[in-house]
Formats: sequence, C-alpha cells, structure tokens
Amino acid sequence: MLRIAVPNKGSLSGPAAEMLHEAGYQQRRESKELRIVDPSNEVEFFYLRPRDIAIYVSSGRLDIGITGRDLLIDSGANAEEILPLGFARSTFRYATKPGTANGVEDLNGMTVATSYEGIVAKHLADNGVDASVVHLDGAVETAIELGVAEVIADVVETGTSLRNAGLEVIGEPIMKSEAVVIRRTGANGEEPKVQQFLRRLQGVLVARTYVMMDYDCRAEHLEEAVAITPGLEGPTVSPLHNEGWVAVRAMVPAKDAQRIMDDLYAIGARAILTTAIHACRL
Ligand SMILES: Nc1ncnc2c1ncn2[C@@H]1O[C@H](COP(=O)(O)OP(=O)(O)OP(=O)(O)O)[C@@H](O)[C@H]1O
Ligand SMILES: O=P(O)(O)OC[C@H]1O[C@H](OP(=O)(O)OP(=O)(O)O)[C@H](O)[C@@H]1O
Ligand SMILES: [Mg+2]
Repeated sequence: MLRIAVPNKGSLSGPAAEMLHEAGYQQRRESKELRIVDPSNEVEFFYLRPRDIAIYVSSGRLDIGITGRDLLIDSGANAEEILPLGFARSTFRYATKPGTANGVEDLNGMTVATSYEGIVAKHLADNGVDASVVHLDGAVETAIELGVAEVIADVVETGTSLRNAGLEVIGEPIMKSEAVVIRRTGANGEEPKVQQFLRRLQGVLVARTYVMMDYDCRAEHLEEAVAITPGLEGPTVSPLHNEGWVAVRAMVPAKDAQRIMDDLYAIGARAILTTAIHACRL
C-alpha cells in the first residue's frame, strides 16, 4: 500500500484534494479525518500539517507527500521534489516600509520577521548579510507596525496583504514556490506504485492544460496545418469522404486555443472544434 501525505489545512489542502480526486483517488469526506484508506487503489492518505510533511517523508515512514516547495526547503528535511503541480503558486520576498532598504544588501544589523527561518537565514548568509531573524507563526506583515522587526520575509501571492500593511517588496524574489510532490532523497524512483501515482497526477495536469482540437483542411494545406498543431507525437490525419480534404486531430495548449483556431481558419481549415480532455495518460 502506497502511503501518501496530504496537506490537512491552509492554501494547499483544497487544491491538493481536488487534484487527487480528479486523479481517481478517494478523498476524506470531512476535515477532521486524519487518515483514510483507498483500498481499490491500494493507497493510504495521511492528512498532515503542510509544514510537517517533508519531515514525515524524510523519515521514510511515508512514501510520498504533497507540500509547498518553500515549505520543503525551509524544513531542511532530507526530501526532494519529484513533480511540480502548478497550484499554490507564490513568491517569497522581503518587504519593508518605504525608504527602509532597497535590497538584501541593506539589511545588515536589522531584524527580519518571518515564518520561514530556514530560507531566510540561508539567504542572508549566502549574501554575507548579518541580520537577526525572529520567528513568527503568521500575520507577519504586522510585525513592522508593532516594532518587532524592520523587515519581513513572507509569501506574496497577490500583494494585497503587503499593500494593506503599507509595505513594499524590496530586491529580487528569494524564491518561487508552488505545490510539489516530494519523496525521501534518493528513494527508489522506479517503484511501480510511485510511478503509477505520478502518471495519474501528470494526466490531471495535461487534462487541465490541453484541449483536443479537430478540424478539416484541404490536403495541400496539411503541412502548414501540422506546423500550427504539431500535437504531442504528431496529429492524427484521416481521409474525408470529400476528396482532397482531410480531418486532423491534435492536442493543443488550452491557453492558445483561440489563436490556433484563428491561424487554422486563415489557412483554410474549417469545422474547427475544441473539446475538453477529462483524463489522460501520456
Ligand atoms: N496566498 C497564500 N498564502 C499563503 N500561502 C500560500 C499562498 N499562496 C500559496 N501559498 C503556499 O501555501 C503554502 C503555505 O501553506 P500553509 O498551510 O503553511 O499556510 P497558509 O496557507 O498560510 O495556512 P495557515 O492559515 O495555516 O497559515 C506555501 O507553500 C505557500 O507558498
Ligand atoms: O499576497 P497575498 O495574496 O496577500 O497573499 C500572501 C499572504 O497570505 C498568507 O497569509 P495567510 O492569510 O495564510 O495568513 P498567515 O500570514 O497567518 O499565514 C501569507 O502569509 C501572506 O500574508
Ligand atoms: Mg499562512
């Protein structure tokens, strides 16, 4: 039975459960459940605090976990990222009151408040900056107003929390994060159950980012059309009853679908249709 750690709370938990559900796994029915078995898929899910997931996975007691890249790195645990999942995207940045500093190089002698001490201490040290770090559990933006620190380092998504606190980011992002699948560093990556789990999640990612496109075009325009819709391994081309015409079918990135339809129309393709992909195994 594959043992998988899933976030039980916070920004990661809803989208992680949704992705697992789309991948065909049973998920818990209510938020107090801390562990469920999905016997038909031979998987056991453990609902844990996102911050603790890398620690459980590095211990080897759980095979795989879903957490944030920033949380993985901050933990310093002996675990590695094996698949980015494209949700819970954020940047991790320093912020101050305007006029305090312009970048990490100006932070000598200052105090930085953060919930991610591991990332911040390393970043300061890598930049040769001598600053103190104070750990806070959350709502870090308020630390400056209340005099606990001159600088904060925190997750920034829309920037609304910073704006509301009258703060502005300084310097380059310390890191970019998103939800990731992790395993113990050096664990056997060929394990068939692990591979099957990853293939299912990759299938969800593809189904979310691609659509299927079908169209008819004149045979003499086929090469141009194939250049516009190369598909993954090459499009499927079938003869039409109408001589001189072919039907083409290829997967295309969903975000480009309208532009691709315009381009196909411009070379004479007609009856251009897109349909959603519900599930996929590449
Ligand atoms: N707007 C956001 N706020 C917080 N974390 C975010 C946001 N967007 C993405 N994330 C990611 O979610 C993870 C943090 O999850 P975690 O559950 O620890 O904090 P949280 O979502 O702020 O919940 P909590 O209310 O418990 O603090 C990190 O990987 C972080 O990068
Ligand atoms: O850039 P934004 O879109 O505003 O998002 C970032 C904010 O969201 C998170 O806070 P959360 O609401 O989870 O509270 P917390 O600080 O207590 O973790 C994070 O810690 C930032 O404060
Ligand atoms: Mg938070």
